[in-house]
Amino acid sequence: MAPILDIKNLYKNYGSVEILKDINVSIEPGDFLVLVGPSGCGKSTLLNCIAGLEPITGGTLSIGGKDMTHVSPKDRDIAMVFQSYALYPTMSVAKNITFGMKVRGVDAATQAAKLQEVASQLQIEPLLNRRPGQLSGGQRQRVAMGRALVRDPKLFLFDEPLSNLDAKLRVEMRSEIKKLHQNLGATMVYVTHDQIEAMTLATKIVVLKGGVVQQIGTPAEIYNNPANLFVADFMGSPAMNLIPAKAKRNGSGLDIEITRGDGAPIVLKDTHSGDLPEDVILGLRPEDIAEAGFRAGQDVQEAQCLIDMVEPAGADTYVVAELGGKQVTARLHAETKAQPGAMLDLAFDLGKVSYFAPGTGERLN
Ligand SMILES: Nc1ncnc2c1ncn2[C@@H]1O[C@H](COP(=O)(O)OP(=O)(O)OP(=O)(O)O)[C@@H](O)[C@H]1O
Repeated sequence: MAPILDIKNLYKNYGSVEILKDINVSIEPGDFLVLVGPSGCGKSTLLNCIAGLEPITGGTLSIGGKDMTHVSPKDRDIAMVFQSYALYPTMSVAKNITFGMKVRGVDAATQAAKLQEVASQLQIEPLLNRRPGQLSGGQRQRVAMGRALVRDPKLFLFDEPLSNLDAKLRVEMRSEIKKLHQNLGATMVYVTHDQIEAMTLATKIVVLKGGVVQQIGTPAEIYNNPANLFVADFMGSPAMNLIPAKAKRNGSGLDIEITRGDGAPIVLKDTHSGDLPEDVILGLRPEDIAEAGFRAGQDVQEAQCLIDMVEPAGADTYVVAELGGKQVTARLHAETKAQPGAMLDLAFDLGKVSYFAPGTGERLN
């Protein structure tokens, strides 16, 4: 299948400043691509380049198999939903949604039918005669989406569409967007700085930092096999534990030595990893460290740790222990008897381990 969006060697400069560097991304019909990264990493700029709102400095960009590198936004067969909603304040909701169709000369009956279909999909039928000023933030967001949906474009582009909503509404609208994507089978590109939004919505994630792609993959690939320390730290909450350790060959396996908070060494046996340099950063997610006895498997290794902090969080309890000079978080069951200041046997699942090079931050396994 031809990619719907194909970006090759894209560069974007503002004056002499390189904002995007050698971006290569392609997506298939029905994909939900999320561009995620910290503030200023260039994700909105990349979306604007896809939309044609910003010219690109180098490389090519095609949509639906056609080269769009120098094509104006209105001819790219895209629809964009902005963070600011960009609704016309003096027009009713219905007019806001149908305006684009009217400009394109779509006949009145088709306009009415499309309006009806989209209003029902988004459950905004009772609001059609109101003006944007008479709507809540979430309702305005729906109208902005309605305006994009009636276009039936090759590509939907979303620029942080939920960032003006309160936390509860964000979660609700997030699942609505997911449902919409599933029902429509549409292809979407979505910008967010919120890694949870990225994980929940995406079929494919691009993690950006400083205008450079750090990793492209499915949410599971990015979560389970982060390509470097930046991705490991940025994706996931609480973040992956990143523990300085020494890896030493011991027969067919590796001894992974970590210094405990009280200075005593603990040694975890890794039976499956290949050769590693001696100095490594060991990455384990909080859910891959359990209370001893609550995690089984051939790669599970237990070690006694001094617990510094216990944080009940309803369904789980997080405990924090100092390992390798870092505050390491483990996600335990809610009934744990862990006490701050007391020792506790923790079970480390080395089947889930990531190793990174301390210097470059690149993944080693
Ligand atoms: N018109 C412009 N002229 C010069 N520099 C710009 C311009 N627009 C954006 N930039 C710079 O480009 C970089 C990327 O900006 P961009 O808005 O794409 O980041 P972002 O990842 O979307 O961040 P945020 O999440 O804060 O919106 C920033 O350093 C920004 O200052």
